[in-house]
Amino acid sequence: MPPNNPGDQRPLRPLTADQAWRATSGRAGRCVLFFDFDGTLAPVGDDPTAVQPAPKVLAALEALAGIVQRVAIVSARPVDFLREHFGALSGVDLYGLYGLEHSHSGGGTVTEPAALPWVPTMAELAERARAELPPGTLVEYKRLSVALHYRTVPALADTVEAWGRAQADRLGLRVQAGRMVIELKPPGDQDKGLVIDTAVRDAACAWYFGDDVSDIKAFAALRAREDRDPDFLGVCVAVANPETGDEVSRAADLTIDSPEALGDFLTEAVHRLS
Ligand SMILES: O=P(O)(O)OC[C@H]1O[C@H](O[C@H]2O[C@H](CO)[C@@H](O)[C@H](O)[C@H]2O)[C@H](O)[C@@H](O)[C@@H]1O
Repeated sequence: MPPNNPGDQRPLRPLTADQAWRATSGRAGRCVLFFDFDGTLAPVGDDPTAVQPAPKVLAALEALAGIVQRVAIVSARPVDFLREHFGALSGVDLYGLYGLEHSHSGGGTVTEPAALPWVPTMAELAERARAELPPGTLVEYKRLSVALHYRTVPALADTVEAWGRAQADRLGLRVQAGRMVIELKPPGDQDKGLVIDTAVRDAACAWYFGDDVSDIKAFAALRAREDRDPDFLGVCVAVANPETGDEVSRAADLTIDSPEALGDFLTEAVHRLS
C-alpha cells in the first residue's frame, strides 16, 4: 500500500529535481531556501561592484519567500551590499561576510562582536595591499575582510596569492580561496557551514544553492543535519562554472548550468510549491 503522504517522504539519492521539489512541497512551510550570491544568483563579471542578480531571480525569490519558511542569502559580501539588491524584498534574510554580519526580516545589521576588533587590521591590510600589490590587482575592503582579486590579470595569481598568504601568517588571519580571488578574514570558525548549521535548527527541510568552494561547507552542514535527523530533507544544488571545475557539482545533489538558468529553475519552483 502506498504511504498516505508521499510528499513527506525523504527521497533516495541520487535525486532528480522533480523528486526534490515533490518531497519539498509536503513541507514547504517548514523549509528554508539558502542562496549564495556571486556566481549563483548573479553572473560573474570583472567589476564586483557592478554585478546584478540574473533575470527572474528577484521576482522568484520574493514569491518563494511567501511560500516557504524563510529565504536567506548567505554570502561573502557585506550585508550593506546585499541589502542594495535584496532589501526591497520582504521576508528575505541576509547573512554577510560568511555570517559575521546578519540582518533578519529587513532589520538592522548585527555584527558578530568577536570580529569587531579586527576592523583596524583589515583597514591597514587593504591600504598595504593597494600600496604593495601590482597594478591590475583589485583590492576589495569589506570592513571585516579583504578580498584580493586578479580576474582582469590572471597572470598575477601566484603573486597575489603568495602576498595574501604571507599577510595572513603575519597577522594571524584565515585565508579563503575563491574564483580569481584570495580573501583574508578574521580567525575563528565562522563560515557558511556554521551559518547553515544554526539557521536550520527549527526547519524540516532546506535547500542550499552555491557555486564556489566556500559553499561546500554549507552543503556539508545540510548533510550533517540529515544524518542527525532522518526526517530532515537537505538538497544541495551547484550552479556550474568552469572555474571551480567539478568540485562543487560533485558535492551537490543537482547541478544547474548558470545563474540565468537558476532564474528559470526558481520560477518553476514557485509553481511547484504554490
Ligand atoms: O559568497 P559569495 O556571494 O559567492 O561571494 C564570493 C566573492 O564574490 C565576489 O567575487 C567574485 O565575483 C566577482 C563579481 O562577479 C568577480 O569579479 C570575482 O572574480 C569573484 O571572485 C566578491 O567580490 C568577493 O568579495 C566575494 O568573496
